[in-house]
Amino acid sequence: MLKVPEHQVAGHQAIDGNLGPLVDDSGRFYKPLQANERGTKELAFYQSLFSDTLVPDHIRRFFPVFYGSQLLEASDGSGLRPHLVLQDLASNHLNPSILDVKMGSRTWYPEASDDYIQRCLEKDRTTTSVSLGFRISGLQIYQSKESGFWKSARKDVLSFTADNVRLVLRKFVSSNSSVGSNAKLDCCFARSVYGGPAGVLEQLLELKTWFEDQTIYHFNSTSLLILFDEESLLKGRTPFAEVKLIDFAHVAEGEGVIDHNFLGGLCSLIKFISEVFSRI
Ligand SMILES: O=P(O)(O)O[C@@H]1[C@@H](OP(=O)(O)O)[C@H](OP(=O)(O)O)[C@H](O)[C@H](OP(=O)(O)O)[C@H]1OP(=O)(O)O
Ligand SMILES: Nc1ncnc2c1ncn2[C@@H]1O[C@H](COP(=O)(O)OP(=O)(O)O)[C@@H](O)[C@H]1O
Repeated sequence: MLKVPEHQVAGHQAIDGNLGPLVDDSGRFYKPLQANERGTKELAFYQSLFSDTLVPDHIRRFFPVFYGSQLLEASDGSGLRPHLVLQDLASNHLNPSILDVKMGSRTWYPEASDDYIQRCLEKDRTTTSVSLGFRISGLQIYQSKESGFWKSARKDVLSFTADNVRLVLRKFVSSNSSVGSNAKLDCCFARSVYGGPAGVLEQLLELKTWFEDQTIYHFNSTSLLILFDEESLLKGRTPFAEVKLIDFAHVAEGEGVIDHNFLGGLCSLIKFISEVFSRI
């Protein structure tokens, strides 16, 4: 049975009669093809990614597995609509903490309409996109059985400053974030979740090496989804921490030029995460 995802942290949501993604119990995530060519562009991207032999296998694992497309009843009641069938990235994790980080200091691209560019420019300027090269688009942080998840309203997330971002990156890996605003965050999961051979930093550095060279795609407005769950971490289950790329409605051809917009944001994010260690 299809249902609204429990762990969606940003984007269009399938609630209140709106069009949004659905999940099933077998670990699949169904994202409706969006209007205005966005949906067809995203479908074309997944088809190219999984057929392009120039994309190394160790890089393909940074993307949700793509199972094709399928006609399904849309969540807004508008009838049958094609959906991308993707791996549900949250399904491997119990109570996952998740960050959606929209990459790049620029989320618009030259072929977009003037109106779209203006809206993006405004959001890029008023969030940390321009100053940091990325912005947090959505998040949930698991606190405890009693307190559940810490989530921030969309408007609050969009008003995060650089200091808020620093705090969120510390909170994300702390076990005492629900204790009270004055308690010093313990960052007790930082070494295993951010550091370590299978940690987030190692994965980001591997992606960075590819981005320093790849000129196939420009990932405009794409997000990095960073997930981990405490139980997998404590029980030594893998993967306990994952870094994935999502949202490809505005990907453009690289035409032989590196994606310096994404790459700059990635370097900046790596620096911000590395700095968590210097404050432990
Ligand atoms: O219109 P909004 O304000 O909901 O903007 C959407 C963005 O929300 P945000 O304001 O950044 O939290 C939204 O961002 P998130 O996915 O929520 O990070 C998308 O960028 C969406 O564009 P598209 O569907 O990917 O083409 C954006 O939709 P469009 O403005 O491109 O229609
Ligand atoms: N494959 C996936 N598995 C699990 N969750 C996903 C997946 N793709 C997206 N999500 C969730 O949905 C949110 C929005 O996804 P996104 O592709 O950016 O949609 P939109 O195009 O509506 O912005 C993400 O922040 C994440 O929480």
